Amino acid sequence: MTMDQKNVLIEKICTEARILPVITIGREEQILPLADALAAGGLTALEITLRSAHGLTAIRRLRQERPNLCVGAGTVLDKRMMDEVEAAGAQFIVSPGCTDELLQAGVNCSVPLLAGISNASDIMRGYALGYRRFKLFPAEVCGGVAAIKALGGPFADVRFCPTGGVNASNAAQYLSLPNVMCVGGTWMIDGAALKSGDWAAIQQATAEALASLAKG
Ligand SMILES: O=C(O)C(=O)C[C@H](O)[C@H](O)COP(=O)(O)O
Repeated sequence: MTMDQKNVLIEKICTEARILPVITIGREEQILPLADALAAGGLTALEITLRSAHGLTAIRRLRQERPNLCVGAGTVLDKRMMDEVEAAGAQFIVSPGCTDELLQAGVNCSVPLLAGISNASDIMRGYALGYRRFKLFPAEVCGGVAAIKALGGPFADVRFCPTGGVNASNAAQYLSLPNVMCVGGTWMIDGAALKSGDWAAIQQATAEALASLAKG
């Protein structure tokens, strides 16, 4: 896949999803019910982080057992992790930041890398390699909506997935920007509901998150 094709594909995944939930699996038995609750709430793509030891297992199992979901990998920090998630079947890869090693590995990878950036210089290093879609992280700390508006000046053909500090009160504002393709975050996955396995609550919070965007 060329970089142009990868830019188109990650754009499609993100615009269809509108919200990219960032998921860290604490126990293997959470994998399927959590994914099912998010999907029932209306989400189409999931970012499974490698923050826990269950990340790779979750990617493998969801690819096999939930083929209708688009399964991505998150917290991919280097080429070794990229190789692992690619082998596990990840359909896209997300990183919190970028290194030259990771950006180059993303060019050679068979699936798109949504590379994390936090400033214009990061964008320029990715841009030179053909990247046009990025995750802004941590979005609220990096200047939030104002930063994305400002970056739209020099980088008119770049679009973003802001993540980090996005929640019910600011998601619609981000999504109203023309250079935002989706927002990422964890706010619809309440920690207590996750711990107690209250999947209905997570489904409802997800549906509400999407409905509030429709209104905004
Ligand atoms: O693990 C990674 O690779 C990350 O980039 C971090 C996540 O994107 C944020 O933890 C989501 O942030 P919140 O929605 O504010 O909880």
